[in-house]
Amino acid sequence: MRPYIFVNLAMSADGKISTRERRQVKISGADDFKRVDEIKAGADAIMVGIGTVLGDDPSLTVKSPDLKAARRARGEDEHPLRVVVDSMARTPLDADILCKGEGRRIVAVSAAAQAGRVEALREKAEVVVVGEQNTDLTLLMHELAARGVGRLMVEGGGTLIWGLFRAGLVDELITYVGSIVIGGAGAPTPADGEGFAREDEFPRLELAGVERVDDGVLLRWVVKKEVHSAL
Ligand SMILES: NC(=O)C1=CN([C@@H]2O[C@H](COP(=O)(O)OP(=O)(O)OC[C@H]3O[C@@H](n4cnc5c(N)ncnc54)[C@H](O)[C@@H]3O)[C@@H](O)[C@H]2O)C=CC1
Ligand SMILES: Nc1nc(O)c(N)c(N[C@@H]2O[C@H](COP(=O)(O)O)[C@@H](O)[C@H]2O)n1
Repeated sequence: MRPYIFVNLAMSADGKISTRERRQVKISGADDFKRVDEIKAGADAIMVGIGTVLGDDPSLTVKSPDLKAARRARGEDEHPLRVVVDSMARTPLDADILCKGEGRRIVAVSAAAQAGRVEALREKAEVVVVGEQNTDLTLLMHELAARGVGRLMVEGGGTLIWGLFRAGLVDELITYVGSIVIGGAGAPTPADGEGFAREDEFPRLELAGVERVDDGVLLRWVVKKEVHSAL
């Protein structure tokens, strides 16, 4: 058992999600940020990697008062369960994701994380130990399902998204392509990590939606489940 996992990200017209210094960039326009808030409010949990926490310090809270009220009316916390994938327990104790807004948090660490750091994090969040050196994403998904997470939204960054694709854990990819060029061979992209080497490893996608939003394009892809052989 695992949640339905959808990735939502914004990239520049040249396929970058932040600058070469991993500095956060506003790629989405007002309408797209509104859309993101809506799908966040409809999720049971929202997840980022530790690189995003250290780089952007996101709160991952629902922003619209109406959407927060609707969640409360459904008997839910104002904000979805917030999850950080953080093998070595590096999440700062004053990170916005731990401190801003009510609701539950999970920090997913590995057995290699320092015990002192794990204990300190337990004051602020539930800590789940999955994996030896790296957080085991498949085990983590089972833990989330066991806690009632049916729909999981993943915001990034590129290393975590790559890890999820490699583990066959992405059901849907929603990409907003904005009208800027960031450039930089080393700037993060939607799926970084080591990358797939062979064509038969590539996840295959079915285009499920194309829409103009702000001055960009919103693309919705559904990940095909069948295994493909090399062309
Ligand atoms: N434009 C957009 O929509 C978004 C952009 N970003 C950007 O992405 C950048 C951060 O991305 P990254 O540095 O790649 O960090 P990341 O947020 O993808 O976190 C990666 C880290 O997760 C940890 N991890 C633990 N287990 C893992 C596993 N099994 N698989 C993969 N990762 C695992 C590792 O410590 C790894 O370094 C920032 O510059 C941020 O601004 C982040 C989110 C959305
Ligand atoms: N959808 C989207 N569009 C952009 O232009 C972005 N820069 C991002 N970044 C993601 O949003 C997070 C910020 O969340 P909070 O506002 O702090 O709740 C950031 O960390 C990225 O994950 N996303």
